[in-house]
Amino acid sequence: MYPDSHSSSGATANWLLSRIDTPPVVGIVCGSGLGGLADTLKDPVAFHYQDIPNFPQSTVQGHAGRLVFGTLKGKPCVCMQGRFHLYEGYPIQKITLPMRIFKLMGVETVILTNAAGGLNQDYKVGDIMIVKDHINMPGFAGNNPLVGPNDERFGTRFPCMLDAYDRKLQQLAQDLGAELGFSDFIREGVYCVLGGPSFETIAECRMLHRLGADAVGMSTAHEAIVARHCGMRVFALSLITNQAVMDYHSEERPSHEEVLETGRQRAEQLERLVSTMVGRMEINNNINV
Ligand SMILES: O=P(O)(O)O[C@@H]1C[C@H](O)[C@@H](CO)O1
Ligand code: HPA
Repeated sequence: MYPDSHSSSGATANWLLSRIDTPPVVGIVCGSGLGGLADTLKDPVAFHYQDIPNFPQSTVQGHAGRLVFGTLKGKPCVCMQGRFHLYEGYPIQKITLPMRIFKLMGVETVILTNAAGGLNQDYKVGDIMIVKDHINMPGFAGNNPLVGPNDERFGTRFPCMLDAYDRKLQQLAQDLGAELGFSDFIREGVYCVLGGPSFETIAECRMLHRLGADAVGMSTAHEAIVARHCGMRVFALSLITNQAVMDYHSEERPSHEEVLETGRQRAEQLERLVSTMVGRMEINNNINV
């Protein structure tokens, strides 16, 4: 029932490593409409997901389905231009397999980006939220990517998630956001993942808000759990692409088109923030601050 993740991710990591010159130390995942980040890599070497052994395929508009290697501010990086979601029908272990492939290729730090609906009433469309914590709703029902036999080669059976999102990297993002003049639209908050693909009802948005979530989406937390399980450092950003609707009189309707359009409008700043951060990270898990 559970495929041997170590052998499939190991085979894929080796396949990729034999085709690139420098192993990556930073792994980046591009959220919906944020794939332009991958185009900022220098000296890119790209693989289509369909050509990579054991890799799932991207099925969502705004997720190109390419794995791009290259350098960002001189650091060797790998960038997923397109991620996988529960609602695409993949088992949760398959969705997160790329995290283990990252680990086996030598990645130390993972940067996850996503598009999300804003639950916090102070948030505006276009805000960039530094993820300080998550609420893993599918996990409450037993849909956690670590369900199944634990492979000790990756990590412990019961990993701690109290420091899922690296606090030093959160501070670095705040500092660099201020340096870049982005303070007006940089926020910090809690991301809640749901299974999707339907957007939330008004009652659901109200409930999530009361539970302490600032933004709601359909990804990221699963990847963060698997990345932390195998000891990688995690940093995540949510682009608030739409307001979660909490009022029965509201005429607003979320749509994937709106999500992609907000991505287009804010992509340049988000890319600058990520590339500046990568430039300021040490590859041995220290930060130049
Ligand atoms: O991959 P992310 O989490 O950025 O994608 C979000 C959630 C859905 O896949 C989609 C909804 O518009 O965007
Ligand atoms: O409002 C949303 N809900 C869930 N996922 C999302 N991804 C972008 N916007 C949203």
